[in-house]
Amino acid sequence: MRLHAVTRAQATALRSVRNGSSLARSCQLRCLSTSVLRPICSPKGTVQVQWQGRRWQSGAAAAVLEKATEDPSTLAQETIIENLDPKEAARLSRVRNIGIAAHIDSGKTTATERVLFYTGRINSIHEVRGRDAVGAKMDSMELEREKGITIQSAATYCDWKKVENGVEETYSINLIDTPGHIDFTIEVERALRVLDGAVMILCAVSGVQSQTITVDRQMRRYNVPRISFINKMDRMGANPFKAVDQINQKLRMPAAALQVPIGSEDQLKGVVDIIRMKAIYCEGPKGITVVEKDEIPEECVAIAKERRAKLIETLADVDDEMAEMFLDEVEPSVEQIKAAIRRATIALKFTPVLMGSALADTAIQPMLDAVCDYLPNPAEVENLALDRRRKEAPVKLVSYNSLPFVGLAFKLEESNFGQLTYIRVYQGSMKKGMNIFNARNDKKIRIPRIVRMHSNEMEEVPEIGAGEICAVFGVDCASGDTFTDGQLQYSMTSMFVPEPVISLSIKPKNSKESNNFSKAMNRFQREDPTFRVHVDAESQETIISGMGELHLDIYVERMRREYKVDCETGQPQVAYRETITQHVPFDHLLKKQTGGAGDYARVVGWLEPTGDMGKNVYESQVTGGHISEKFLFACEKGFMASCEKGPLLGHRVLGTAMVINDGATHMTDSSEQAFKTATQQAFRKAFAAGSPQVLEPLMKTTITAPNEFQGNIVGLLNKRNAVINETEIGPEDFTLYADCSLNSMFGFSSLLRAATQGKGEFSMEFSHYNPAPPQLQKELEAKYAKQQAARNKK
Ligand SMILES: Nc1nc2c(ncn2[C@@H]2O[C@H](COP(=O)(O)OP(=O)(O)OP(=O)(O)O)[C@@H](O)[C@H]2O)c(=O)[nH]1
Repeated sequence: MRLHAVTRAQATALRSVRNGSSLARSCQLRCLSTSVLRPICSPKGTVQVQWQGRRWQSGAAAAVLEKATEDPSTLAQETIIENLDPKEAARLSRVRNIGIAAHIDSGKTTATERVLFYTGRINSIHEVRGRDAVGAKMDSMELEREKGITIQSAATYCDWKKVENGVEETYSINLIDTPGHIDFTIEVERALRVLDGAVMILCAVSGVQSQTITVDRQMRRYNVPRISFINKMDRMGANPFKAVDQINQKLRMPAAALQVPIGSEDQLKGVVDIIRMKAIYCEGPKGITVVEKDEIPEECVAIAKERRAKLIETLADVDDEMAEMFLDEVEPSVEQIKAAIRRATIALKFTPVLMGSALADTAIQPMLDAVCDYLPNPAEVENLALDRRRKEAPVKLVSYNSLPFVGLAFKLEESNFGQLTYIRVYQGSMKKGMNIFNARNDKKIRIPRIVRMHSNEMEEVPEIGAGEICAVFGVDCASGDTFTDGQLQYSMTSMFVPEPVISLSIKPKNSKESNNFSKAMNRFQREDPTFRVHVDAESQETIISGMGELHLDIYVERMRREYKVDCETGQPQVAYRETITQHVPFDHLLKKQTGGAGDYARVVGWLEPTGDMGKNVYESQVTGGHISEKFLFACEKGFMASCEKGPLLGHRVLGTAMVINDGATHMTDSSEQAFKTATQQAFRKAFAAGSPQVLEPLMKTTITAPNEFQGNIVGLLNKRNAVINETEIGPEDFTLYADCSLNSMFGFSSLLRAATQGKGEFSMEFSHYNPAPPQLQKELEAKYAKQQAARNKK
C-alpha cells in the first residue's frame, strides 16, 4: 500500500476542492495518478477518496488526507479500523490464537493431544506417561516425557472444521500448550502476551487450585479472554458445578456452564448443550465422531433447564442487551445467547464453562467449537504499539496483510538447525527473503526461512499473514524485541519477567567439559529470561539463578542430557538484595602519588534511597568541568559495578541512587580507572553509613487444602512469620493467601504434605522485596564476613 503517494500539496489542494476553490481541477488531475488512494472530485466540488474499494465523503476524506500528510501509518490504522476490508475481515474471522493454561496436571497436554487428533494434525493419540512410552506430541523434550510434566510451552497449529446449521466453516487455530508449574511461569507469561484468547482447564474434582489462581492473574495481566474447560469428568467425585461456583467465587470471574454432563464418573457418556438443548455424544474410536441428538436423556432435562436459566441470569448481569431481555422477560434465541456470551467473554466480563474428559475422549470437539464461537479473532483484540516518532504515543495495530509489518519476537529456542525465533505478526505480512528491522537497535535482518511449528516439527512456508504466529531461522535478537518494516518506528511493550529468587553455584565435574558448559549456559540464558548466570568475581564460582528449585534442577539435568556435562551444584540460596535507607553525603579522594604514574580522583556527592526497588539510578550534576565527561562515564561504571555486588552480603544492590555533583581532576594522574575506583570506594563508605538493609524476596503464597487441616496449616505459617492476607472457606476446601519470605519456605512442600495427609497443595510467586528481620540480617552478614575472611586468608 503506497499511501505516501498523497503529498501535502495534494492534501491542501483537496481541502480547497471541498471548499469549492479554483484549485479543484488541477488537484483532480494530479490525484488521479495515485493508484491506491484515489481522491475523486464530484461535479458539485465535494471530495471523495476511493481506497480499498470504498469511497470516503468530503469531510471524512479531507480529514483522512490531512492525516496522511503527517503520518501515512496513522491514516492506514484509523481508516482500517473504521472500514474493515471484507476480504481481510473474512480471513481474520477464521483465525484463533489461543493458549491452554492451568494448574499442574489438569490435563492440558492430554487435551491438546485430542485437539491435534480431531483436527487431523496427528494420526494417533499418545498419552502423557502412557504405556506405549511415546508420550504426548506437545511434550517433545525427553525430560518432559519422562517426568510427565510440561517444561517448555510448545506451539502448534491446526484447522478445525466447525459445522453450524449444516454449514462447514474452517478455522485456523494457532495453539500454545503451556507448563503448569510455577517455576516455568515465564512460558505462560510470554504465551499469554501474544495470544488473543485462552482455554483455562480445571480438574472436575479439584476445581480451582492454587496454580489456577496464578494463571487467572496472568490472564488478567494481559487482558486475555478465556473459556473454561472442566476436564477429568470421568473421575470419581467429579463435580463440575462446584468448579463453576469456585470460578465465580475464588477467581471472582462471572462464569456459567454451557453444558451439563450425561452420566457421571466412569459412566460419563457425553454432554447436553444447554443453549441449543441438544445431547452430544462422541462415538467411534477415540470419540472421533460427534453425534448430536435432539433427545435429551430424561435424567438430564431438569438440570439442563435449571442451568440454562442460570446461564441467562449470569449473562444478564454482565451484558446490557441480555439484561434488557431478562427484565422484559423475553426468552432469548440461541443466536442471542451465543452473541451475548461472545460479547461478554471478549469484554473480559465472563467465562463460559464447558466440560468433558480428555482422557476418556469426551466432549473435546464442542470445546473447539466454543474456541471459535467465543474467543476473539485477531481483529477483535486491541493490540497497541508505541510510536517512537510521536513521543511513544500508543497506536492501534491492525491485523491486515496490506499494512506495514509489525511483529514481536516472544520466544527464542535453540534447534538443530540454529536459533529459532517465534514471532507473532501483529500487522502486515512476513515473506521469506524480506528485510525486517529490529526496533531496539534498527538492525536490518533478512528472513531466510519461515516455518510453522508443530511441537518439535516444522513446516516451511513462504509467507505468514497478519495475526498469525510462526517461527523464523537466522534472526539474531532478544526475547521481546519488536520488528517492523523499517518505515514505522513502532515498538511493543514486552512481557513481564519476574525476578529470579533462588540461586546456586554450579561447575562441571570434569574441567574438560567447560566448553560445552558455557555453550549450554549461553543457550539457556538466551532462551529463558528468568534464568540468569553470572560469575562471582571473588570466588570465581558460576552462579545460576531462577524461579525455584525445580527450575534450576531441570537446567542441571538438561545440561547432563543435552550437553553431556555432569555438574556439581552448591546448596540453593535465596537471592537477597541490599539497599540503603538514609541520605549520605560523600567527599572521597583517591590519591596515590608516590613515584611514577599516580592515581588521582576526587568525587563529591551523595547516596540515597530511590524509594523504588525497581532500579538503581546514577546522576551527574557536575558543573564547571571539574570532572570531564569521560571520567564521569567512568564514575557511572564504578557505580554500576558496585551495585552488582553489595557490601553487606555480596548480593545485588537495589533502590539506591548516586549523585555526583563535584570533584577534582589532576592534570596527569587522573584516569578513567582512578575515577571508577574512587566511585567504588566512595560507594562502599557511604553505603555503610546509610543504615544498609538486607532485602529478602517475599512470595505471594496460595495454599488450598480440605477444611479439616486449616488449623495445621495456620500453625505451619505462623512458625514461618507469614502474613495471612485472606482465607476463603468453601464447603470442603479452604484457600489461604499469605505473604511468606522465601527463606522460610524451604522444605515447605514436605511439611505441607505431612500436615494434610498429602491433600494440601501450594504455589508461590515472587511478590516483592521486603526488609529482612534484623536477626536474619545479622546472621547473614556474619556468615558473609566469615566467608570473606576465610577467602582473604587463602
Ligand atoms: N481421569 C482422567 N485423567 C486425565 C484426564 N486428562 C488427563 N488426565 C491425566 O492427568 C495427568 C496429567 O495430564 P497432563 O495432560 O500431563 O496434564 P498437564 O496439565 O499438561 O500437566 P503439566 O503440563 O505438567 O502441568 C496424566 O496422567 C493424564 O493421563 C481426564 O480427562 N481424566
